Amino acid sequence: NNVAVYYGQGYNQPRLKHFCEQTTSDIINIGFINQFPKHVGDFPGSNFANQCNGAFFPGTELLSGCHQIWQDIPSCKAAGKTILLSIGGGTATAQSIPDEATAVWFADFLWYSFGPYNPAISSLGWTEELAGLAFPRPFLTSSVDGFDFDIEYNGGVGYAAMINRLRWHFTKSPEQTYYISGAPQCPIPDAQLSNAIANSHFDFIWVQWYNTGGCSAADWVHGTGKFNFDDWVGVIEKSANPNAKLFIGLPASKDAANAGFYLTPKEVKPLVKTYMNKHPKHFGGVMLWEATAGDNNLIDGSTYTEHIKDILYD
Ligand SMILES: CNC(=O)NC(=N)Nc1ccccc1
Repeated sequence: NNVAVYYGQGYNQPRLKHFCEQTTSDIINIGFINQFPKHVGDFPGSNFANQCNGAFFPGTELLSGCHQIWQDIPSCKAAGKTILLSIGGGTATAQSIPDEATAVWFADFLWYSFGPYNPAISSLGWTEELAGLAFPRPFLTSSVDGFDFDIEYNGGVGYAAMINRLRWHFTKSPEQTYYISGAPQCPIPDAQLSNAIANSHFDFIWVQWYNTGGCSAADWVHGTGKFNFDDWVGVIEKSANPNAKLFIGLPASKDAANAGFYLTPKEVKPLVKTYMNKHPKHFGGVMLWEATAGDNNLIDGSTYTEHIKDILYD
């Protein structure tokens, strides 16, 4: 069982390698690509809070000075971590995929800019003269192991096409396994990602079992509503990848989510044990929002993230 954490939006967050030096997290979602291309040829935009130097590729909102992330990804991979780039996030309120051509363009952009570095296609020193001729490399020679879809607004059309295009790129790169993941809200069907989950292959689905009352992990603990892990297993079994792993998404500290959704490790343990044992085939582990909040949430001398890891391994 794995611990997946989001990284990139933490308050005063340390650099990525701080988390890669810890054994606690196995999958790290770097967020976010929070501006989407408006048409073919248009660049997406990114935000990684304090991690980059504020420079953008000329004429774009895509950060070009994320040297710590570039430097840290190789050591994260050497430590056995899976590094995914997360698309969307809570601030992407105005983002959408206008049509299939843009979905394919967006997938190609992400693959050539953040996937395996190919100097024939992408330029480390990208400038505007290269627009339309080469892709930029925001993390320079470093690459990610796949893409996470944290689509919280304007979902539906386009995401299945984007993910299927990424999957096509994955098949052309057998040198390693690449992954697709998603972070739907707990109500079924998820307003933004249900179409993509039904029509394109996800490896991991970490449901945000927080911030939405009625189906949350806190509902299970408090005996309210209906925590719907069982129903999400049903969604996955009917999806394009019936073998996708299902993670329980949780806030990593009190102020990492809306009021009332944070659970202490003592409250989490019976929930995780129940569903780990009830669905051994589908249970993938726990996702935490987010890495720095968990790191700063010290309980009996251990971080929240360590407590969650211990619960999975006890
Ligand atoms: C996977 N994405 C998230 O978990 N986003 C998220 N937690 N956004 C947020 C919403 C309300 C308060 C704090 C964070």
